Amino acid sequence: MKGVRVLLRAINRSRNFSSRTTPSQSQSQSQSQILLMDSSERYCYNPTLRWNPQVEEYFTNAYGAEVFSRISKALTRPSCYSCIRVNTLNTTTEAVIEKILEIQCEKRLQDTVKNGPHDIQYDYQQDRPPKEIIVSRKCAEAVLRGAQVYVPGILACSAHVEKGDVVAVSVGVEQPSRDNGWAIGITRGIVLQGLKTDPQYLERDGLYIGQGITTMSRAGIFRGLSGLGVDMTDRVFRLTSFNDVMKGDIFLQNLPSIITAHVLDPQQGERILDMCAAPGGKTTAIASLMKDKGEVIAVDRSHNKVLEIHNLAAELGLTSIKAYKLDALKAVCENNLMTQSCGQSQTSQSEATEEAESMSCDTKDLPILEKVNNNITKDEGMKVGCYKSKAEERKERRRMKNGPGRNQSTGGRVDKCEGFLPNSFDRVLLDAPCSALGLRPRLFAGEDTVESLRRHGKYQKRLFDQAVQLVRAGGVLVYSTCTINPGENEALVRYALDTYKFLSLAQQDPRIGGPGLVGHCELSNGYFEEWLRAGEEDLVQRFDPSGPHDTIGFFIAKFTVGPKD
Ligand SMILES: C[S@@+](CC[C@H](N)C(=O)[O-])C[C@H]1O[C@@H](n2cnc3c(N)ncnc32)[C@H](O)[C@@H]1O
Repeated sequence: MKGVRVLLRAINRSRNFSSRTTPSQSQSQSQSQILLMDSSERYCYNPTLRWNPQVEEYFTNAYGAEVFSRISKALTRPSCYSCIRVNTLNTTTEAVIEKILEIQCEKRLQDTVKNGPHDIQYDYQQDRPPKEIIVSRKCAEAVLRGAQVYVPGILACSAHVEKGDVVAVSVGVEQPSRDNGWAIGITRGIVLQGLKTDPQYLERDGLYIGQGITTMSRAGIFRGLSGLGVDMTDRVFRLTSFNDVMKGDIFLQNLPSIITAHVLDPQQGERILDMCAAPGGKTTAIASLMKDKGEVIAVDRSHNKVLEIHNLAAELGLTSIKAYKLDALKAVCENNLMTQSCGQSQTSQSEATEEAESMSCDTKDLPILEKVNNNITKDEGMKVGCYKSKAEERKERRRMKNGPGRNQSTGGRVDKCEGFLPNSFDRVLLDAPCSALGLRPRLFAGEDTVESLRRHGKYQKRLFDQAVQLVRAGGVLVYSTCTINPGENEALVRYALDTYKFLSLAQQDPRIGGPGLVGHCELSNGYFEEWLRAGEEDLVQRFDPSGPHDTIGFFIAKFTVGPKD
């Protein structure tokens, strides 16, 4: 009986291949059927997400083996739908729905609900596999989200590939190596030999992500450094592309991110801080909910990312957003006798290059030329106390005389900010940098170790310590991450409630996610981490990637701030 089912499955799957066998080839057919069965298994998208063993143990402990295995599987796939936030300041939801239906009709996209994984008609002929390319993991993750294959992402390719060839596209994912680490085992440019002779052939099991047409020959691919390499014609996940569609009217955003802005519940006229804001998805959602009336201050430590916030706010026509470059670890500007205040200066694109990726951009040593009375009202916030260093004044004069420098557009400047006075915001959002272990699709997770996960937790606590000082009593603080790691979620909430007695968890609206994790984790090496206590679990939202809403993994906690004394 079992054998019959296997055969049926093999026959059904074999329909997905353009096999040229005929009934008269009965002897060879039965052999190729067996071969097809093996091959079809291989071509079906079914990756296994690999984790660092200790991280796997920690998560299995937290979720139970079955749930964790479901989460792991879900992480390897993109969500089955695209979520769109409508810019209701520009248009209406009805108008957007009408336009989307039109686009679907034009593109004949009937299949938007079940978007994969689809079986693909790879150009397979009997025992001869199709011409192939292998792409890098990052490239594959982008392709699964709808991107094309660009030359730098191509790792390997069959021999004799010419421009215009149909190729099966698979991904090179790290495999366990002999030294207990991970290795891809593919050197860029190697020739794929195909079945049997290719040492990596079996490793591609379940890792085919679609089919496309090469835009250049094999030689061109490995000589070049940029450009489109393969134009994808069929993919295991067929997501509707909204590239340049209804620009300014819609914004593609994950459902939990949209919910985070609603949970913050910003009111018109309020002063809101988004502490780790780039590229500005939640900042702009907040400003829209406030009907663009009030003050939304968005900060990020990276110059280039602050520019992204500017661009997004401009695209959506939002004027209540002010974006600044600031290391949020130094977001609180102490209120001590005229020496400190909240001020602005500017950074240019060239300065930013070296600063962009540093963990900490120190602003405390900027020379203060103009000291101001620190008797600042909340509303005045950062408007007073602007000062510039002599060097900055010199640069400014030069710029006015010469215009923007080489490679420097007029839009390349961002304001720096030196922090904010305590209690100067009605609401603060800390959408913390995190391990991002909720983002999908993900094809490898082995690079995160328990130590690196703990480092994220420590960093988040330091950011939280700043955030909590900036919200006024009676205000609201929302903390969110896009990770499934309880050490960055429930453990942070525990820390917050135990450290700051004036904080309480608040009900969230809307509520779509599930409850948080109650209990603690104790590892054999003595590591101990406490999560939520009974009664707290329904006051946070935890989005499970394998849950019914098919979202990314995400976490939201909302705190109300009581009297601080
Ligand atoms: C999760 S992303 C924020 C996403 C954003 N909230 C959105 O919805 O579009 C985290 C951001 O934190 C920023 N970041 C990391 N450390 C920071 C720090 N010390 N100060 C300010 N921003 C920081 C990173 O540059 C990154 O843009």
